[in-house]
Amino acid sequence: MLQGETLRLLLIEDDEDDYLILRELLADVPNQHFRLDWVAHYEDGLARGLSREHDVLLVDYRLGADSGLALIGDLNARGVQIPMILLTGLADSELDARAIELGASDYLVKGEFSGPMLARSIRYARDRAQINNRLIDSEARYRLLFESNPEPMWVFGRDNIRFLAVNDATVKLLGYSRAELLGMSILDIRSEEEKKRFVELYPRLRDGDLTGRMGVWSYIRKDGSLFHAEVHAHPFEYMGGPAYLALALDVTGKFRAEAALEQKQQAFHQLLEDSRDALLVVDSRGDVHYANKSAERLFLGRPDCSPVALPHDGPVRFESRLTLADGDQIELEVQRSPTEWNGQSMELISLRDISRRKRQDEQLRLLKRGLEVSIDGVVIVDAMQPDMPIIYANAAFSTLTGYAEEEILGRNCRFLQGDDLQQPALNEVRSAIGGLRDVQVVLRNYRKDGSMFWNELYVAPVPDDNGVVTHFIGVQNDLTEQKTYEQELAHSASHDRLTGLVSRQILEDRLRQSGEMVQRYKRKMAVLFVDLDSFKPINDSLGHTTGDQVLIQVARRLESAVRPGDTVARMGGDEFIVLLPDLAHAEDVIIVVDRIMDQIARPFDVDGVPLQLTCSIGITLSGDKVNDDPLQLIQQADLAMYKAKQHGRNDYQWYTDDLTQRVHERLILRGDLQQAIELGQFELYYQPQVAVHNGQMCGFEALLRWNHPERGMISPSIFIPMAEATGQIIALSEWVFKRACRDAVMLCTKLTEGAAVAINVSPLHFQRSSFVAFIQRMLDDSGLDPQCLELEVTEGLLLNNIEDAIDTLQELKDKGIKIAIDDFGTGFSSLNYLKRLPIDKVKIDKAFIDDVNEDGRDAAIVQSIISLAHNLQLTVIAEGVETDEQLAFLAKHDCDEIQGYLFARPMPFGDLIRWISQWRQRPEGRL
Ligand SMILES: Nc1nc2c(ncn2[C@@H]2O[C@H](COP(=O)(O)O[C@H]3[C@@H](O)[C@H](n4cnc5c(=O)[nH]c(N)nc54)O[C@@H]3COP(=O)(O)O)[C@@H](O)[C@H]2O)c(=O)[nH]1
Repeated sequence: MLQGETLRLLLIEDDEDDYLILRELLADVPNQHFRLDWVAHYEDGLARGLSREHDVLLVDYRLGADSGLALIGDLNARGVQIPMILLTGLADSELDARAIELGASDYLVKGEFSGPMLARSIRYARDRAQINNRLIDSEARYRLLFESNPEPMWVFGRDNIRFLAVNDATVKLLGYSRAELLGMSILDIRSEEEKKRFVELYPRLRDGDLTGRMGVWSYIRKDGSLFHAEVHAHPFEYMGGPAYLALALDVTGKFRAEAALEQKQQAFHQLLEDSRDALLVVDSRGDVHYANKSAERLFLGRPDCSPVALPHDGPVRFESRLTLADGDQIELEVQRSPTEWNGQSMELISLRDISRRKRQDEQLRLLKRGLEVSIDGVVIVDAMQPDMPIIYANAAFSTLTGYAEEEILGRNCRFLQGDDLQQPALNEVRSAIGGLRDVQVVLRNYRKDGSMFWNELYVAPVPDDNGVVTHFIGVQNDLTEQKTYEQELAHSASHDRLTGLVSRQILEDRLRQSGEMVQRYKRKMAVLFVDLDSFKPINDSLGHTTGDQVLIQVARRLESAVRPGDTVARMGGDEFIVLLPDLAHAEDVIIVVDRIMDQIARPFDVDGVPLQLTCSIGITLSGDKVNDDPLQLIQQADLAMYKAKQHGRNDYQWYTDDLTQRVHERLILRGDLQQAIELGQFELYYQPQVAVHNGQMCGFEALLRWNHPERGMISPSIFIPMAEATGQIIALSEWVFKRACRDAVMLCTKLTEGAAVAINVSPLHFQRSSFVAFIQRMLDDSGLDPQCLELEVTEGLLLNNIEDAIDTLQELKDKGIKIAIDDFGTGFSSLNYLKRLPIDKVKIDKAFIDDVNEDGRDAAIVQSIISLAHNLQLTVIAEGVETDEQLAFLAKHDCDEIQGYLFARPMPFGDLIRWISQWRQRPEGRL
């Protein structure tokens, strides 16, 4: 009781005396103040008690009919916690106990207590009530704090670690009911690992050693899920026994966040460590606070070589060059970025070694340049994208195709083939691309302007480091020129260059094929040998260009005269073959022959010059028999053609078997000729030439003779053309010159002055560049005076290459050698050239002499030749003079010299010597 405090007392007593006594007793208590109110009845006591206006209630045991004990019980039951002291008349321990049980604070026996005793009991009751009330208040508050705490709290026995109390938050968190939890141990909500952890901690727990924060623990809910809580535990006494109060703060989210953060940090650290870039954390003074493995490697042996050496300001990204400890220089890409490191602002410097990339860039630059200037078209397609679009095309590709780069990129290469997609080479390309292989093909491609070109294409896959083909590269080449050239080559191999007609080789193939068809289908096949009459004079007189034009026109006319399945070929010169492979009847061939002769007979017009031609045709038929050798058919037709020529030209003749015989003979003869050269079966005959004005021998012509061991003497008109065609003429010609020069040395000096040996010159021999040297050697070897040598050349020989021929003749003439034009008048003698030719003599062909007395035209020609030659200061000789009439005509028209059977036939050298001596004995001046 506080100093000066007045306690308010209510006495519930039905006896007023007792009231007065009590009042007196209290009044006498020193230093203490009481205000005593009094009510006599139960109800009043109850009402005043419920009003709670008093500090202590003094309740008499007997309240009339009512009991003070009942009133105490009633007030207690109604929650009145005012201390109540029971006053009774008699000491009764049972009553005492009963009063305490019903809530009385004390029990006093009237008459046995003094004022101070009463005051002490009142004060004690009041204090105890206050303490109780405070305790009750406190307990209630703590219970409320425990029960309604939003954080999970539980109480567990220190010795048995079983749950003793759990709050709602714990029930909610763990998912177990309160009753379930109160039957469980705190180990039951832990994982095995956490149980072990707890067991390790337990000795300290059991000793009551632990208090405060226990760290973060993991718990398992009833549904098996895990949560993490930061646990605080405090030992205390609960229900009379040692216990711990645990408070669990759910940190699952935080724990996860922290774990994630830690994971992140670890990952980040790993990233830094594993980075191929060198990473450094540097403070503002340049001190390195962190260097990852790459940085350590980079600066190995040079710990001082920190980024101090690198600029700290300026651009955040730049390239730099660094010299390493071993002296090597590397190219670096440096990037600076601000960072926080251990709470300090620093800089993260990343150094990337770009030396390789730089080298690759350089390489790439060179390669790119190489591609740009390549003359081959190059495209690169992306194999990873649908339809493999072109992602690169060089300038050559644009030039090749005519497409600009922007028209190419993004397209599949097939646009180059247009509609021409059925090319076998395309399948090869597709198959190679599918099989990721190289391929080289030649394709028909089309430029932007639609023109076709032959594209030699090389395609190669481009794999990446893992071997995955990411691209294909195509290199293209325009082969058009080459192809055209090849086609031209193939065409020229199989076709005549001049006329475009098929070649002899193709003709032979067709002959063979047709031969088989003829036999199988019982048809007839004809081969025509067409030879132009008098073409040589056209060629010789109007030149080769005109001759070529004529041949081209003839070719077209022949083609127009036959059917599409027939073949026209050129054999060379003015000779053509017509193959009619499918004739129903042998007579049908005549229809074609007539058509051909009509076509050739039509006037030709070559550059405004009208020309008239005819042709001779030899015909051979193949019917039942198959000719193994197609050449045989050609030879048969050839023979028949000669027969047509002999029949006066402009004619056709059928081949007959006797012609075959002649072909056969010619072939044998060719072989014999070779042997004759080797065996020396030749002989040289000489025919004298006589001057008309005095009858003296003025020269002699060397004429070759072949004395065949079986066939006797063979005419040079047979074997000379053959030898000319085979080249055997060179050996023969050389032999003739050698022999004739040797004989002439012996004879010339014995003849009149100016007499010479006339030797026929082979065109083939004359065209040799060594011809002049050869003649010189003959003169040197024989010692023959050049004045005693006369060369007889034909007009054909001269016109082959007139300028060279003139030069050669001039060289010969400069040596003193005489030149005579043989067979003069048979060719288209060009007067223009005649005046330029360094010649001495013209020899009128026998053909004009034969009928010179009968045919006025021949006579006119002979007279004209003599007159022309004389005007050009040339000597004229007539050959083939056989009659006195011919001699008389020639003499009358001033022909200078005569050669012919009239005087002498060609004869061996010995006979000539004898003939000369006889000739000299004739009467003076007589011919
Ligand atoms: N390149 C060479 N050609 C030569 C050589 N030897 C001869 N030939 C040429 O062969 C052709 C034929 O010559 P051949 O049979 O000897 O005939 C010559 C004379 O025999 C013949 N002739 C002369 N007079 C008469 C005659 O009165 N009647 C007649 N029926 N024939 C006669 O004429 C030929 C002369 O020819 P040519 O050279 O034109 O003066 C012939 O073309 C020879 O050229 C040789 O060694 N090399």
